[in-house]
Amino acid sequence: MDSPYKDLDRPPLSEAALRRALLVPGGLWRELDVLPETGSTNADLANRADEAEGLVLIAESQVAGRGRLDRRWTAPPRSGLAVSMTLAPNEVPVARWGWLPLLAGVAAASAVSRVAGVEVRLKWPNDLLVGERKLAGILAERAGSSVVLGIGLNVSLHEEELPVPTATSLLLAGADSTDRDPILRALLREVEEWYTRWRLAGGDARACGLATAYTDACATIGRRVRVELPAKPTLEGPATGIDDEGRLLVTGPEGPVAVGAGDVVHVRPAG
Ligand SMILES: Nc1ncnc2c1ncn2[C@@H]1O[C@H](COP(=O)(O)OP(=O)(O)OP(=O)(O)O)[C@@H](O)[C@H]1O
Ligand SMILES: O=C(O)CCCC[C@@H]1SC[C@@H]2NC(=O)N[C@@H]21
Repeated sequence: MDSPYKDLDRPPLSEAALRRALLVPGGLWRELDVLPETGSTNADLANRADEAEGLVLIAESQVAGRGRLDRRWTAPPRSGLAVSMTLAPNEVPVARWGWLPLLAGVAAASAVSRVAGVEVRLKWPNDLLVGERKLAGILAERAGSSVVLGIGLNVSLHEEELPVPTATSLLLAGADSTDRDPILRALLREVEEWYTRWRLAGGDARACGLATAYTDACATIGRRVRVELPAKPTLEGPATGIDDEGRLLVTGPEGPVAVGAGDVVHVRPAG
């Protein structure tokens, strides 16, 4: 093996076992593939957005993984989870689809806490944090009549492998286990559960309990934040909650402002 990390023999995901566990009759997920390498699982599924929902694509390695606003997402092969899925909640008003990345955050936080024993906080709109460091990121992209929901989670990265010093991994956070199969199973089950509840409620996050679950896990709400917006003055003030469309409510000098995930360049704690 040519890997510079010879002591880090990372086992592959078990595609067959994941399929057996997750592709169940009547369930949301209907196809699941694990690729040894691809550019970006979100980009791959965007090309299949007109198929029925419930596709899951996982990559052991991404060479052009992307984050919000075309930022890069990088991680050594098999060191984490890079998973995308297609969802098409057609009877939910599109304005409410802004809750989908937040739903994924709640699902991922719950899976990580249950399976790996690591407590995480959510940073609106798309990060899972351990302390102030980023454990995972979520990217929701519209494609045709679907949303491609992508999650990147750092599992067994060592300090010297972190792509940025502000990142962390389950290993570094002292996880009970860094076995990726059970984490992925729990994650996809939690997404399915929350998605089904939210959808049955017509996308009303308050009615289905999603808004409460999100608020409970969110480190942004209740803090003073500085929100950088493209081509607009930076907004600073207390973040007071999330609106019906999944936007962050920030009380600025001129009153409350709702900011959408697609609009913000950075959200930082303000002094
Ligand atoms: N595996 C990884 N783990 C953690 N962070 C990563 C990883 N790969 C890339 N990144 C970083 O994540 C960032 C993308 O996430 P995002 O768009 O949320 O930006 P951010 O810098 O976290 O936002 P903010 O400035 O609001 O905190 C990129 O800037 C990139 O440097
Ligand atoms: O933090 C972010 O800005 C979001 C990062 C999202 C990364 C995941 S990895 C699986 C999926 N495929 C991608 O190219 N991006 C997402």
